[in-house]
Amino acid sequence: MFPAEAQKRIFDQAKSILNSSPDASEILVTHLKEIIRFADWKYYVESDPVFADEEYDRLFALLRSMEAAHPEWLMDDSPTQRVALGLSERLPTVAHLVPMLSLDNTYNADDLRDWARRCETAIAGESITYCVEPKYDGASISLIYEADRLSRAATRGDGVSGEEITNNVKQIKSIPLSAAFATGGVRQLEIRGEVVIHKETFAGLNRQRASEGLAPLANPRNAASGTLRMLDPAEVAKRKLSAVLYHISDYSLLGGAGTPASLHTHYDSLKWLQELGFPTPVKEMRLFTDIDGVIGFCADFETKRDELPYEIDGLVIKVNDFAQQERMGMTAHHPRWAVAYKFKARQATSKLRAVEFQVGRTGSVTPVAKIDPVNIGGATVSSISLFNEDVVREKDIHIGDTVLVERAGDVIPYIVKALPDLRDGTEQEILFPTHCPVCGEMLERPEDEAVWRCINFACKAQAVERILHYCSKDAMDIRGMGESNVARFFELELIRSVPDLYRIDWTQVAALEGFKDKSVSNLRAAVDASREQPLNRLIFGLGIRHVGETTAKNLARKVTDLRDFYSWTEEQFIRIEDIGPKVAASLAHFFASHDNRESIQALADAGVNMINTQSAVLQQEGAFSGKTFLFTGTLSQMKRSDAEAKAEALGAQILGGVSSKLNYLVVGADAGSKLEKAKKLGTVIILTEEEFIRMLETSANS
Ligand SMILES: NC(=O)c1ccc[n+]([C@@H]2O[C@H](COP(=O)([O-])OP(=O)(O)OC[C@H]3O[C@@H](n4cnc5c(N)ncnc54)[C@H](O)[C@@H]3O)[C@@H](O)[C@H]2O)c1
Ligand SMILES: [Zn+2]
Repeated sequence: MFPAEAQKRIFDQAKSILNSSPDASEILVTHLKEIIRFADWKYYVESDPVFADEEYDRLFALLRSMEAAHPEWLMDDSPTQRVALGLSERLPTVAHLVPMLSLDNTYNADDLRDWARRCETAIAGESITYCVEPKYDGASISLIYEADRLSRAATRGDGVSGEEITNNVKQIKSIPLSAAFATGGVRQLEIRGEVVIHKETFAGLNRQRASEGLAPLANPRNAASGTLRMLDPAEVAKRKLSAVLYHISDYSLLGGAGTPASLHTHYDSLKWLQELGFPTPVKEMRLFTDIDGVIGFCADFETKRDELPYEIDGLVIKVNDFAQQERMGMTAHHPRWAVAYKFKARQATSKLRAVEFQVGRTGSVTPVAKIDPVNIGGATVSSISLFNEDVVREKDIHIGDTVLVERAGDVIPYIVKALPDLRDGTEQEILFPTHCPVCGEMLERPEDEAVWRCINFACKAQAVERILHYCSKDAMDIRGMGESNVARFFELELIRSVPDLYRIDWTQVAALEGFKDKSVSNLRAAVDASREQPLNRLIFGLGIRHVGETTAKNLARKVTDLRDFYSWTEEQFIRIEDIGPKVAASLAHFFASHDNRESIQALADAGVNMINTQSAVLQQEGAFSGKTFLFTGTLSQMKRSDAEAKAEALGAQILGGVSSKLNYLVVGADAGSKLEKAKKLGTVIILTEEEFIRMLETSANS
């Protein structure tokens, strides 16, 4: 219907209108009508929107305001004069009993007050009760029940006629195929509602599509409307649709029956439907007699939006009384007795300008999309992670593409899809670097992984990220060691590695611009305090691949001293709860590395706690059972023989010399060759006297 060149031209025109404030003119009206027809076609017929809703709404509002100011430009073929362009040729068309309209939109408290004022004027003298319910973000349907049976289901279509989808709707388990309307005196009725796909189902659907190499669906709404219009009901059944019914639009009574009490107000009519077995919004609905109550409820509900299992894009406020609704009537586009309060937009389109590659703590190289800044839901988005090469390939994203960006609640923004129809041929493939963009090392991609990695441990990008991770709140919690300070200290070579944190030359820091005495002493105190952090935080802070906070806690419980892990095998690690082969391999690899052992020893030398102070191990009767000790040098707080006795009392065996059998070497002042030999061996845990005393104390306390 719209050839590729036309699509691109119309889209660019729309963007330029959105980015300027054009003067009213008849030619602009013509352009807007074409843009909206095109958008409607992509949205309703193709289920593949090219604009963000907020953009569409702005274009639509602009057209409406121009037609209002210049009635001579208003033609009856204008999209403002009907609901939508929603009919495909594949399905039979049926006429609705009552037109199925859209809703007028409001975006803030003022809009809502204006609408309430119009309601009050329309039914002057009477008080109004407002009913508020969720605005389900799905596809609208009309259901007709005759003699208690579902006889016909249709899409909204163009509002006057819809597509007949009875067999598809019968696949939706929550819609009753029959209901006892006759007991209420009703012979025939038409119910309106929304078909939705729950968020989890939707996510599953897109995972499935990705595995089949298909493009992801943009959102649950388009997925729902596309599914309803599939030609094979068996396929529909697989998509697990849900429904909510929110309006009785028409009914006729059995001979002799009077209008039942439940059909005087919107709220009561839905309660009746609920009792008859229909899914309705009754549980979420609230009644208000003043618009301020409505406004407060709307603001509150928006914050809870993400707690629902399905998507809503706002709330709908309806005049509760059916007689009042009747008196207010409707326009060609929407009823006057209802209005939508739309939540802040979560999607926007933008242009992908470039892709940068960022190197993380573990050397993983992440593509990051740089887009023209767009405002989504109150925040400006200009940088978006593309995760990895596979995601880029799956979504077929190119530099220069127009992309649909989503930012929902606390979720980090992501690119839903590219819009390939809008390409003009200048787009370029995203090329993945073969070498680390920071240190130049050749990148590697392990077979079973989706990411490329720089395996150069000395890579600057990784070093900075490792230090940041070590200092982070959930690790060693060194306040003040954030991104800017760490990057700055790194540049100045004040810190090049994690152990350097404990060797910072503070006089040099104090001389730096922007550092006051107070900030230096705070920072220094934070670094000093981190020495006492419990072992699980240290383990997490080391940034071992695949080791998160929980795994770190499980690990910390298993040893007396961090360095006990030097002798552990993969098999031993696997025996710990929640640790699988992948994590075990990573752990064994980490602790076997000479570089890592050196770093750990440097931390221990700097006085960082290596001891498990909450140990189940230490709580056993002989906390040192099975462990071998050797003391060397001069101890300052106890005699060597006392120290040996204390260790033995806890089950330790004292060895005569340094060998591979030795677990702990406790080092006093002026230690000599034993210390050298132990260091060379690399398997011996070297303890200071203080550390040894701490070990004794924790085992005595338990
Ligand atoms: N992105 C695009 O290119 C594009 C194109 C066309 C339309 N749109 C979007 O669609 C909107 C217009 O579509 P629309 O006509 O479906 O209007 P709408 O989505 O703004 O609101 C009307 C619809 O809300 C639904 N609804 C959900 N819960 C309801 C409830 N409790 N009570 C009553 N109705 C309820 C009904 O299906 C009703 O038809 C636009 O405002 C725009 O956001 C976007
Ligand atoms: Zn690198």
